[in-house]
Amino acid sequence: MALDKMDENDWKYHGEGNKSLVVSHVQHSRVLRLLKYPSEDAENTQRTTEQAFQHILNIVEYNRNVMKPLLGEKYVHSGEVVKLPLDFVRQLSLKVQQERPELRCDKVMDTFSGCGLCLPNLTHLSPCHFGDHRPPLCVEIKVVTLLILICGIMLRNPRCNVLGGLTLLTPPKCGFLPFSRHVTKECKRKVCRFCMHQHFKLANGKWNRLSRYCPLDLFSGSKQRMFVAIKHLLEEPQNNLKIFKGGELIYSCKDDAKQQPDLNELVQHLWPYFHHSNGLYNGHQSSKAVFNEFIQVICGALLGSGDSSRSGEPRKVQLAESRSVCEASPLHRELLRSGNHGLPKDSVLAKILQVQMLDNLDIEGVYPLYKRVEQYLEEFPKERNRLQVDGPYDEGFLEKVKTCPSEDDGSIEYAVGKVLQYRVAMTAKDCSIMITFAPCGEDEKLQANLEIQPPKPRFTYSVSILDLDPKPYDSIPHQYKLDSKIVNYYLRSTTSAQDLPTSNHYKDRQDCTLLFHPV
Ligand SMILES: O=P(O)(O)O[C@@H]1[C@@H](OP(=O)(O)O)[C@H](OP(=O)(O)O)[C@H](O)[C@H](OP(=O)(O)O)[C@H]1OP(=O)(O)O
Ligand SMILES: Nc1ncnc2c1ncn2[C@@H]1O[C@H](COP(=O)(O)OP(=O)(O)OP(=O)(O)O)[C@@H](O)[C@H]1O
Repeated sequence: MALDKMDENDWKYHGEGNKSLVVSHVQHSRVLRLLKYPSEDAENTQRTTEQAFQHILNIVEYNRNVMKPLLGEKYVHSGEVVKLPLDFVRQLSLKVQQERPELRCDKVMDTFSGCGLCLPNLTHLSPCHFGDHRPPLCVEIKVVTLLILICGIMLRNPRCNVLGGLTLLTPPKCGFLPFSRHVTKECKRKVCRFCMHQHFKLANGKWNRLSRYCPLDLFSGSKQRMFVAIKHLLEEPQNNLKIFKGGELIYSCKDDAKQQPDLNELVQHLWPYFHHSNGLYNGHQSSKAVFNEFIQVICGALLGSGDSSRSGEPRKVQLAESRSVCEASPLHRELLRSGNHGLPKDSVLAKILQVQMLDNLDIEGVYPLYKRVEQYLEEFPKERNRLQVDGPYDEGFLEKVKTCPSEDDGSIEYAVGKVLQYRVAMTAKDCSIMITFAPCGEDEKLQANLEIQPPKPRFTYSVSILDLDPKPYDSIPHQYKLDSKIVNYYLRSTTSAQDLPTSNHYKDRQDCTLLFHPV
């Protein structure tokens, strides 16, 4: 890919979030991630090339020096900063504009700096994973985001020499209840932030329906709870679930959020991968069987060790029951209490949860420490760089995160350490998991059978974590206010905190007791 000969026709719109827009190359398995700015600021905040370059470099360094060591080499792709011709970026911006969802058009793509981030296209599988002709599936879950690529599906676009797949992208969101003594509202110890936030988002018109997904179910390690969590993501994906097939988005929240995405359409896409599960595809029972197996493959990838070639580390990471059960989860209380199995230590969910738990004071405990840092910096502004409150993201930053004293000794070092830990945890609470998978070919199945005793894998997969950008130091006051708004709104909107759990209990209880087969 020659950066001096960039042609916008070689790239197509792939997706976007709040901060960046992503385009994928039509031939090579690469994406470009470009920054976005609020359209009203576009004229004024035209950053200098140097600022934009530094911003992207910060993202790369934070991924490489902080998130990779914490989350694991195999899950994190730090990418590289690239300088792009301005003409190319302008043409590209015009080209992708019509594909952008309306709800994201409050921001414009950066066409001024000519800087971007080049990454592997994680909705593709490397050719060595391919066993047959079907393109890979990829699932992205926002963490909470999780991206699952089902391998074994090979996409051969006439213009394209890359392999596609099924990809699932999901952001998982925060997987535990706060345990800090600084928490002032009792409901925060019972109901998770995601579930409380749903009510606030509904009131603000961000979404039209409540999601029944609860991240604590996803992080429970119980296959039954995880199964139901993923089922709820499929029912109401919001911005938490995307599915790709051969690198193309096939399932996500509709641009018109009032419309629900079509599960029947999804099952038609999935059926070629799972049709053996119940003979011919002919209606409700078969589609249920297809979804069951699809979800089981996702659970397998989430609990595995990151790629299908190794089985998961048997040691478990387990939370106390009081931190792992959300009273607003629609699951029945008995299932919630008995379904806290812990996560295999090497699994992507365990890695993310451990980093999320660096936030052990909660925003209510961190905010006063942020103010201590602010006061100190007012007196000693030159200390900002030494304390690394907003970078540089080098080994020294990671050291400060890892070696922060456990007790408050009144020092500035303690305050900074806790603020940095909180920021790193915030990244892990807002990242996405991408799982890309494809069916194994016959040879691979045979080999797998010889090497590993049952269960024999039917899919080969790869798991990655994306959107691991540093969260700005100065967003802490915003987080503090938002937390209080979410909690106060939740308390007001539910007649009493006690009513919620019983009123929401999961109704289709038999759906939680589906049989699980090894995948
Ligand atoms: O604040 P939250 O919990 O609403 O999370 C924001 C996300 O909203 P969500 O709750 O997932 O709908 C939000 O996602 P959307 O833009 O709503 O898809 C962003 O991920 C935002 O991160 P950033 O400011 O772009 O770095 C996220 O902000 P951070 O709080 O992680 O900075
Ligand atoms: N390396 C990649 N390979 C394939 N797809 C990707 C890759 N990176 C990002 N994407 C896609 O682009 C979308 C937007 O990217 P990303 O989540 O990084 O944007 P963002 O603006 O930083 O998100 P947020 O809203 O959390 O701030 C993702 O949801 C994912 O579908």
